[in-house]
Amino acid sequence: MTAGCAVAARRLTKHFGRGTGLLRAVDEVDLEVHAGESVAIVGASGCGKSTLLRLLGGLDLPTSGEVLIAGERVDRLSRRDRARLRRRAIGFVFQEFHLVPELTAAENVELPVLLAGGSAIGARKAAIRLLDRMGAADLAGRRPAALSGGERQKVAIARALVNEPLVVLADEPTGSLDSAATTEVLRLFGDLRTGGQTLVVVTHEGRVAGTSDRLVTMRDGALVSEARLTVGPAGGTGLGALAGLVGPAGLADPAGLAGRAEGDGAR
Ligand SMILES: Nc1ncnc2c1ncn2[C@@H]1O[C@H](COP(=O)(O)OP(=O)(O)OP(=O)(O)O)[C@@H](O)[C@H]1O
Repeated sequence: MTAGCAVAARRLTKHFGRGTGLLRAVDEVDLEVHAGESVAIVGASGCGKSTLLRLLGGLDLPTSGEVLIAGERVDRLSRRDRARLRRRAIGFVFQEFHLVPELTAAENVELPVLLAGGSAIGARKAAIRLLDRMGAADLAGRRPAALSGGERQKVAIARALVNEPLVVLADEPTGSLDSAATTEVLRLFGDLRTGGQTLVVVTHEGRVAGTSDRLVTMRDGALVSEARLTVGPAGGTGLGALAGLVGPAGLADPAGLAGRAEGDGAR
């Protein structure tokens, strides 16, 4: 693992099923993400993006291969130590949000702070500040059942960011958001990187992919191409205008997109 690397995967593999039903959901993936870097993972539905993200976050164990977070071998940790590492270093935005239904939006966001040993007052302040930044302060007292999909997603993102984790792993974080909320989330993600935090985001949205530092494309469990995106003057890449390029089937034209960036070529 290279110095300054926040997340690394080495020959990372996850199989489901066996025999003739064997599925190589993640197949010998090598990936290094540096501290302060953002990487977008794109690809067709079912190509293994969420499975890869779950492996990187220690939520699932690989069939073989290695995962390192801040130099620590996640795949070798006990379940309890993986949970501890996740609490300390990782913020996860799930596609299905996974909010605690009995808790209000603010309480959901406070949870990681409290689990990490923070004070109730500090947790409340941090939660309200983040919800406020996302234009969602008015949701604070509502339970998930009383929130729309987009509102739940905002709460889930705030919960992932509240502890200022070393690494944020986000699975389709803007899938339920309107354009204004997406802009705010992209701004928050931009702030993360300025603060040296690392972001790995699975997305179908060209606008989200286009504001990352690096774009990797998956196909059938493997990383098949990679492009480093040039950072523009406003901190974006200028590729935001390509929103829509990444459709449900993955990148419509990875070569074209790489052509607008500094393509590293296929591996
Ligand atoms: N727990 C599981 N048991 C069996 N198969 C699984 C499991 N989780 C995922 N898979 C399969 O692994 C493959 C990759 O799934 P994954 O959810 O990682 O894809 P994805 O690229 O994230 O898809 P999408 O873009 O639709 O979210 C799929 O064929 C899926 O059906």
